[in-house]
Amino acid sequence: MDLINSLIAPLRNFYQRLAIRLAFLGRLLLYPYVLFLAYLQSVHFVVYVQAKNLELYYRRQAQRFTSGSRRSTTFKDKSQELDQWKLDFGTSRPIAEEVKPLFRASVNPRDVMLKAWGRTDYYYDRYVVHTPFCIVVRLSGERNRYIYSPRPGTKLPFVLSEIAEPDQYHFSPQTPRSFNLNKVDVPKPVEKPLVKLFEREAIPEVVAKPNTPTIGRSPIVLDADSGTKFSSSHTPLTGQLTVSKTGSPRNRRIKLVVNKKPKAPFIGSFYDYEHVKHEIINCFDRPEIDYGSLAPNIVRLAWHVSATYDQRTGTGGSNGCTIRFPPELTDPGNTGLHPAMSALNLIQAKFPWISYADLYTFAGAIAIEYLGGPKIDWKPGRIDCTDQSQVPPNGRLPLGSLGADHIRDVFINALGFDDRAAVCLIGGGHALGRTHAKYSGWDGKWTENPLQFSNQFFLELLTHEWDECIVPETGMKQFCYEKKRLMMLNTDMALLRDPSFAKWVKIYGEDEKLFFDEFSQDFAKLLELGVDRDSDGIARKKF
Ligand code: HEM
Repeated sequence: MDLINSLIAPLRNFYQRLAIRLAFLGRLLLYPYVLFLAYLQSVHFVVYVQAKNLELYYRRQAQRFTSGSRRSTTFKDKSQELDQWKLDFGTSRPIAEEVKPLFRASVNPRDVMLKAWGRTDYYYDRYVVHTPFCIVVRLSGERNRYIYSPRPGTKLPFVLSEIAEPDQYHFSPQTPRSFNLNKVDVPKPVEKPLVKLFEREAIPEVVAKPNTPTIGRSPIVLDADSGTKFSSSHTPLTGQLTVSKTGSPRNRRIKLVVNKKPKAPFIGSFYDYEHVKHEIINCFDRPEIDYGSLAPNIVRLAWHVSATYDQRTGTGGSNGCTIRFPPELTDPGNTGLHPAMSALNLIQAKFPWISYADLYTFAGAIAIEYLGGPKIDWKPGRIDCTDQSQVPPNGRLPLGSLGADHIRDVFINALGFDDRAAVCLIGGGHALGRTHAKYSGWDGKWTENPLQFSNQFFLELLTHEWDECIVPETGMKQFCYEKKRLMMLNTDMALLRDPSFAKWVKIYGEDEKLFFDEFSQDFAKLLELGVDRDSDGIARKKF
């Protein structure tokens, strides 16, 4: 045994010495790993960016789109203060380029490394800068000096005292944010009263050549795609020029202080609305929809958006556009409005500066005109509510199966119209489009040409014998004139049965011009229900 041990011992000693000598190799492998772990656990710089920058960015995007300008927006923020740490992340970079890759999933190891090393994560109200510098901070014993904490009141890395409560700037691009004109940061009044803004004559005509946008001081730019003219957000700069009187003429200083552009609520000019109008008209033609046009459905949407008004409580109406929220949308009276809503929602996504309330009512006014009706004097300025707390109770919309008393209850007691206006509005609306068994349970059209606004509804009502009939699919009762395959609701027939209503049915049947004039005023008034305007024309109802 001793012999064996004495033979093995030198060998064992040799291997032990070798192992001790080579141990540094293992450590060499270990060091980068330990460093990497230290980096991963290192503290982050958290810089709260004024979320207003992001908001401004979205607004500028909208403005850029509508004004046709292709200037890139730059992103300036508090990261300038990183300069004191001699770190250069750049302080003025195009934000879109910056943000896009950060939200993309890493697809390869290189991407992963790039993201892990010195990356910047953007959140809606802040961004977090992960830097190798953190290790240095940590190793130099200054750990926990800059601690990431989203809690308000925690000491932040840099002096960002003007942001008292980071949460107050929370901004979520997922939920469409209404442009809330009653916010304190929106000064009033706007430059011009809206009424003035819409006077076409007031805007100077500038002839611009196709594809060469007018630049410089012109208030008009040309959209290269559509050839439409829009107003640019042109505001002359104001400021102060001071020339110091001291020193030799060579060294004299000239100082130009340019006043910042005054903040003004973003509301489209006449030409911006012309652009929206253009898009609305483009969405009307739909071969898959009844009679190939969405326009009647849009007229009905504009009417339903406004018809929830109740003058006794001052609630409901077009301001706020509560129809977007499920409690109102699922009101049985609102079935079948989704084609109009989805088409208009796409337009709203293109022009985020316009409120849904304005868009839906504007589209209704345009549809009437487009279908051959009178011009409707529509005014912008409605604001959207941001949640469903303002949704009026269901059941305010009229029911087609009831009679004259019900019509008066809705049109006179709630909406504030009179007998004449009720007849005028119902007859004008029901000259267009049709009822659908799959939506309301009634079936058929009121007039022979449902894409032509006219006084035809009154003529049909007056000249035919209307028989009661049943819709086979739904068992619903309606009135039919089989020869022309026309229909009437019970409420429509009530206009003939009630003497006070019937008087106006006859007058409008005989005088189409009078009907057009009065419909134009009544429909404009309908779209204004629930809209309390200030002297500058903007609705400032508190939501
Ligand atoms: C007593 C008042 C009213 C009642 C009971 C009533 C009822 C109805 C009903 C049941 C439909 C069919 C919905 C469907 O199945 O798709 C309809 C369609 C329509 N209504 Fe009325 N309505 C009234 C007043 C008005 C007013 C004042 C207007 C506009 C000024 C209007 C415009 C329209 C239009 C344009 C359609 C056709 C929609 C389409 O083709 O998709 N209605 N209405």
